[in-house]
Amino acid sequence: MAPLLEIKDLHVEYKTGRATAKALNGINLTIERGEALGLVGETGAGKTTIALSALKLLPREVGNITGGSILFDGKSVLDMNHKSLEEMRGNKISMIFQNPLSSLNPLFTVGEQISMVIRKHEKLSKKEAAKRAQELLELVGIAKYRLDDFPHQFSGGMRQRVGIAAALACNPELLIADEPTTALDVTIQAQILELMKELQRKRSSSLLMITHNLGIIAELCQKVAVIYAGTIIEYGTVEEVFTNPRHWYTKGLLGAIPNLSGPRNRLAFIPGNVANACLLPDGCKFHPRCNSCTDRCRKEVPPLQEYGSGHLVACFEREEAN
Ligand SMILES: Nc1ncnc2c1ncn2[C@@H]1O[C@H](COP(=O)(O)OP(=O)(O)OP(=O)(O)O)[C@@H](O)[C@H]1O
Repeated sequence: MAPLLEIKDLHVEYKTGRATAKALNGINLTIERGEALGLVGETGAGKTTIALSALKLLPREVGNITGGSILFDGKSVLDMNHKSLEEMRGNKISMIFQNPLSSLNPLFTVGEQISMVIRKHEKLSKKEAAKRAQELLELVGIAKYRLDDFPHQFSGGMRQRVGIAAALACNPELLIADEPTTALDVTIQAQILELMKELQRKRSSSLLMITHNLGIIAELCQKVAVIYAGTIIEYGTVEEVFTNPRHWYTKGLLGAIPNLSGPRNRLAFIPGNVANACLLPDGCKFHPRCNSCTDRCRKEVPPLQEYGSGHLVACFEREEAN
């Protein structure tokens, strides 16, 4: 059976004024049915651009797919007409955003909003949809009497729960969560993550979890893809990549997590600045920040290659070590 989402050699550019940001530079990514994939990388690495491309929702005129393909359930997203795209968005793929206020309409009660999503994709009466909305709110831990409240009457964590209920309204096959807990307090973050974990267990839908936070990926995902300057530089099972990172960037990300047990050593950090998508270097995009960079790294782009048990790494040093 074809993977649920298959992205091949995807290139995306944003054109603003005279500058062109090369946001994605040959992304290859696969999500299998029922699989949770974490996508991690620094700010500006291209995580949101991957999600928007999969939904064909890049900002018009500014964002352009300049190469590659995206297959959802074996069908080319880039060739879909308006009707098929509408059917895919919401019915098959749902997205949870960082700030739920931006996706909730302040003029409608949360019950009305969730019912509207349900009725857009399923032929149900208003009463039946309201009942389903009530069930969904209960599923995410919100009492049914709050169905008639407006978004501003909820706290940040509760709004994110409403956002999750709306995203689940049509039983999506793929849920994309873009930094869903970044705007929340840590205690609320933990509750939302626990909720997402439970939902994944119960519903067995696929998940693309976009985050800066490696802890979230360790909690929720089976696979992880590390992205740097619009390229996947390491990919594999969470267990393998986290215990045996092979790319210097992944090692840097993992080394930057404070360890509360043992002696308090200085945190490792990745030298230099995040790559500028308008001024990307030749060769390996990470080479200006890499302590092991060679002449070859400055000239050639290392391909993503497998080093056993589905662990992929894009680094010449790995290639030479094997
Ligand atoms: N609408 C836009 N116009 C111009 N450039 C953009 C636009 N959206 C994104 N970019 C650029 O594309 C690159 C990738 O951005 P993207 O938002 O996908 O990164 P990200 O990894 O999701 O970052 P963050 O973690 O900060 O959300 C960045 O260099 C960003 O500045």
